[in-house]
Amino acid sequence: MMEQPVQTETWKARSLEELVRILHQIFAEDKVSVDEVQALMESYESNPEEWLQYAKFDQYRYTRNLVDSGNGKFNLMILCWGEGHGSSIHDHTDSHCFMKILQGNLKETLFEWPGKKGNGEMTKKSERVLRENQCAYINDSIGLHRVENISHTEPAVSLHLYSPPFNTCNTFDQRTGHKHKVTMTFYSQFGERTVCATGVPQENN
Ligand SMILES: N[C@@H](CS(=O)O)C(=O)O
Ligand SMILES: [Fe+2]
Repeated sequence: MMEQPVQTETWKARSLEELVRILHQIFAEDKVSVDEVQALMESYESNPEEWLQYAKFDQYRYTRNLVDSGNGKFNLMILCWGEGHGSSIHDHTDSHCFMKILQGNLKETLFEWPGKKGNGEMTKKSERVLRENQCAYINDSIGLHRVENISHTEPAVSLHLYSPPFNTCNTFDQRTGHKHKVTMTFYSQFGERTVCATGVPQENN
């Protein structure tokens, strides 16, 4: 993937299905432009009818629901955030991460990587609120983040694309900077609830 645009085609995805189709086309090329993927994801106007089948909530924590495995090049998933649900501070395992809001608002707080020893409070870089249809981007060179649905009354739904796909990441303790490797799981795949053998998901403790 390239951080600079190769050729900036301006796509417009008129449905979730079309978005997936164009993503497959883009990722079939050797070089993929971050800007192009971000603009494409932003161009999709969220229509709940198209993604409701993937939006499975849990009472206690945010859920990760696989929508498409991108021919091995990317994972596209829908994350469902109940009121007050949030992730721990984490990295993205050297992958590119696109995050588009489908419903509600999510607060993203960016942190600096802790020093080697990880001793002491982590440094907050910035925070912002992402709103419906916005698409954010992060990778490990930008930093670490925590994502939260701070609303007490509205659930939130987001669409995430990770390339290349990964299933472990590091979470970080905000007070000490200590890191902890966790395995990430899917609550559902292609609309079907996953039978989870490993017990409690670790991604958002
Ligand atoms: N990267 C997180 C979601 S988020 O907080 O950006 C995950 O894939 O579970
Ligand atoms: Fe993340």
